[in-house]
Amino acid sequence: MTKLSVNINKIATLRNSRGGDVPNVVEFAKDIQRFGAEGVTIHPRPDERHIRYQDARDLKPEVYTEYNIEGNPIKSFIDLALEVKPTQVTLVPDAEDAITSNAGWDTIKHKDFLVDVIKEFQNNGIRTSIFVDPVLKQIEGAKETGTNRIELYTESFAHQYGLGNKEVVKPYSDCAVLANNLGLGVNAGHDLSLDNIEFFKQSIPGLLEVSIGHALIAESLYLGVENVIQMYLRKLK
Ligand SMILES: CC(=O)[C@@H](O)[C@H](O)COP(=O)(O)O
Ligand SMILES: NCC(=O)COP(=O)(O)O
Repeated sequence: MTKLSVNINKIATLRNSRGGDVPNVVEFAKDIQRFGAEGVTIHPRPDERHIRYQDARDLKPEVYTEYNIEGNPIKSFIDLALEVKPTQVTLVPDAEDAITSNAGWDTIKHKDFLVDVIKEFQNNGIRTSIFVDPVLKQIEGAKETGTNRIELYTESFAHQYGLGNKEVVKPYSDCAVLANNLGLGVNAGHDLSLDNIEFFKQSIPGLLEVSIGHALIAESLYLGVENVIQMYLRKLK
């Protein structure tokens, strides 16, 4: 069984665009859990352009499913995660100016750093996952860091699958097999969508969790817009 964790960054983006509190991210998190989401993911960035550090605190009492906080483990992020104590922290090596996450960790080069950070989270009862490209030696490196899980970075899968290239899933399934054998849990995320999720899930043994945001929110707009227009029309009669 693969858990669906919904990334609500885009809800905060929409809220921030008007400076008020619509839509309210905490209410949205409560609703998606009521609708069946099995986790809530946020990815606060240092510039707080979508999720703010205060959102992470405000969400804590309302997330009764899995609470996953993603981010680059700079000091302010580590302090926040240790304060909020989510179920899981996913470490992502984001550059400050990146529009979105665009690479996994070099788990070999950054081994010592990752070992220390991971130990600190685990000592505080927080499960860890590290964002990695689908490269076997990076999975072996991940094992050496002591992390509980990896998150496979699925951007290239999503892009190539969209072009009709199903073979692109092979490195992901090979990495999942290796991770399973090494005792690492396997998560995945980035650009997963209604178009590609079924094939991806079927191809990846032991897929524990997917975190999905951008496409899921866009799909929700498309699939909900007809209903909302009809509701406006009824009120305007
Ligand atoms: C880690 C990852 O894959 C990202 O998808 C991320 O969590 C989304 O971040 P943005 O919403 O800032 O693009
Ligand atoms: N970890 C990936 C995530 O949370 C969502 O990524 P995306 O669906 O917004 O690309």
